[in-house]
Amino acid sequence: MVSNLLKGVNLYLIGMMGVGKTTVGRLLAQQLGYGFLDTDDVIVKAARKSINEIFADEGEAAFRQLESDILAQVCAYTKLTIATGGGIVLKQENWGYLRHGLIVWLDAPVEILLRRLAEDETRPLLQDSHPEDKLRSILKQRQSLYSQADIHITITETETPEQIATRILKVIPSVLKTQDSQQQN
Ligand SMILES: Nc1ncnc2c1ncn2[C@@H]1O[C@H](COP(=O)(O)OP(=O)(O)OP(=O)(O)O)[C@@H](O)[C@H]1O
Ligand SMILES: O=C(O)C1=C[C@@H](O)[C@@H](O)[C@H](O)C1
Ligand SMILES: [Mg+2]
Repeated sequence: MVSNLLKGVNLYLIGMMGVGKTTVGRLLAQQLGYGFLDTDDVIVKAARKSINEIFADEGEAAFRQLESDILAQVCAYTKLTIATGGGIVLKQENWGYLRHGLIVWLDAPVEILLRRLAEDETRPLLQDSHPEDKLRSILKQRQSLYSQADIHITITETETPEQIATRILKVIPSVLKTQDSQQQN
């Protein structure tokens, strides 16, 4: 069983907004018998404001600080699947926290992200007159950061969240094996 191999190591899901980190993360947690946390949700609950309101009232930098504070606290716990906000990769200090666990990059073409987020007004960075251009420029800026993940999963249009979760669980053993052998060298 994958959960035996993981020995409580946390799973962190990273990737662009709309790719499915929250949706797939919840399923992974269920399948592993792990707890589930979403850094965006934790921030919204703690601040008692929506992400749009935090960005508008306090600015993106304040939001990013809250995100780092949460990540710092979360990595003290084990047996968690953590869906992160799309911009978690931007701060160098966050990588120190993410590296406590196994990092999974959920990747999808911009066309899929756009379709999923078309009606959604909860992502402040996408409240733009050219959301497609905005998504492309954000992805360009972050691609090399996301690619530092331990596992890279590129999803297709028709794949269900359950199928994506199953695919991630299948790859985990091979990644753990590589990490073990690196530690022995
Ligand atoms: N495999 C999938 N197939 C179809 N729709 C999906 C899939 N995964 C997620 N969705 C839908 O896409 C939207 C975005 O998903 P989700 O909120 O999980 O993304 P996210 O990566 O957590 O985004 P954010 O970074 O903004 O928090 C939701 O409406 C969700 O229901
Ligand atoms: O990609 C991003 O920068 C963001 C993604 C969301 O998860 C939220 O964290 C917020 O809307 C910012
Ligand atoms: Mg999310």
